Amino acid sequence: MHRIALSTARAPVAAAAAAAYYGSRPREAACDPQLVPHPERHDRRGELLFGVPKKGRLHEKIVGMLKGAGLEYKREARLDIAHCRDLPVSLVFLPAADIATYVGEGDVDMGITGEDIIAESEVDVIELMRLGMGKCRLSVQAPAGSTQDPRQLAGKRVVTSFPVLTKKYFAGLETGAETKVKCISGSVEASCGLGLADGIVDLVETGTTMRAAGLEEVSVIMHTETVLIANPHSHHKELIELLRKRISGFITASRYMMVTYNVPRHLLHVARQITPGKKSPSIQPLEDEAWVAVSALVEKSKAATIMDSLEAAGATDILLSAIHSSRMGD
Ligand SMILES: Nc1ncnc2c1ncn2[C@@H]1O[C@H](COP(=O)(O)OP(=O)(O)OP(=O)(O)O)[C@@H](O)[C@H]1O
Ligand SMILES: O=P(O)(O)OC[C@H]1O[C@H](OP(=O)(O)OP(=O)(O)O)[C@H](O)[C@@H]1O
Ligand SMILES: [Mg+2]
Repeated sequence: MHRIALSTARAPVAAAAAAAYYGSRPREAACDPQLVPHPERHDRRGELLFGVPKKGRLHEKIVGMLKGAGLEYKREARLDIAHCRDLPVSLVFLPAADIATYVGEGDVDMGITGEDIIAESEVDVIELMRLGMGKCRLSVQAPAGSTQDPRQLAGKRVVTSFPVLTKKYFAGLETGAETKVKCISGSVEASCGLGLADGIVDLVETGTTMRAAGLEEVSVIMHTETVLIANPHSHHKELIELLRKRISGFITASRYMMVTYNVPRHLLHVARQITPGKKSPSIQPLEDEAWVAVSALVEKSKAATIMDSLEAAGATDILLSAIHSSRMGD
């Protein structure tokens, strides 16, 4: 049983959120400095609501990302709302499949979910940023060897968790009978083997689940990735932009590392080509005028190769450090 209530009016939502958070605990709990960082703001109404997948493969990654972006919060066991310490933001933990609807039609100001879910929910949300995770495709699948063309499934039984997209897709292929689209909530791949479907529409990343169920990909309906979205009617435009920048800063930081090294001045032109940096490398003179110290951002995935190249080019004291966050511009 989850104690969160979201209604269509903004103030009652915040009130419900606060009620859910503080529950029936004594009033003193609301003054716990751990939970209420702004003693002057006992009244937490009007906070930005941020929808976060409550479980599934996105949950852990997103929670890590939000912490990396400096959103500090304490979530009570079994409670689906958590207030942030240093910002007027409340995280609401919701099923990934419902977040687009809450952001598009409810009072949730921002959220994180898949583009597949946004398309399926048919809602109007602002896509602020791709998050580089949850990359997969929504595909038509059928028992291996049975179907070469998706038109062969038109008019037949198709099982999916994406009924809106599936109906739309097959409507464009039908020449006679309407495709019988049935919606189930998970393990969709089992439905052909269990006699419920002639074909399915589900997500494919590596293809392992599909092949294990004896299926093959017939066609791709869409490619999808996890995105940061906002409610177009939110009153929290500035806070939304602040959160977008923080998350973007964390994502950029997690893609880059900082390499520092010393190099003889006469070899600097070679080293600069190896580490051009994002804008340009920082170069500082050393006591020994024949040498300079250089620091530059490098992509994490190329860092080891870059260090090899620097050493081969005559650099010494090469150090690689992690970056925890950044504000680098988009
Ligand atoms: N195998 C996958 N690879 C990459 N992204 C995926 C994969 N499966 C799902 N996603 C993305 O994550 C979103 C949420 O799916 P996920 O499976 O994490 O949630 P769930 O189905 O609610 O949880 P669970 O499957 O644990 O019950 C999907 O809409 C899609 O955008
Ligand atoms: O191509 P793959 O790498 O095998 O990934 C695809 C599978 O991942 C998702 O399932 P999930 O694990 O979320 O289970 P569910 O079907 O119960 O949601 C998706 O629904 C596919 O079944
Ligand atoms: Mg799933």
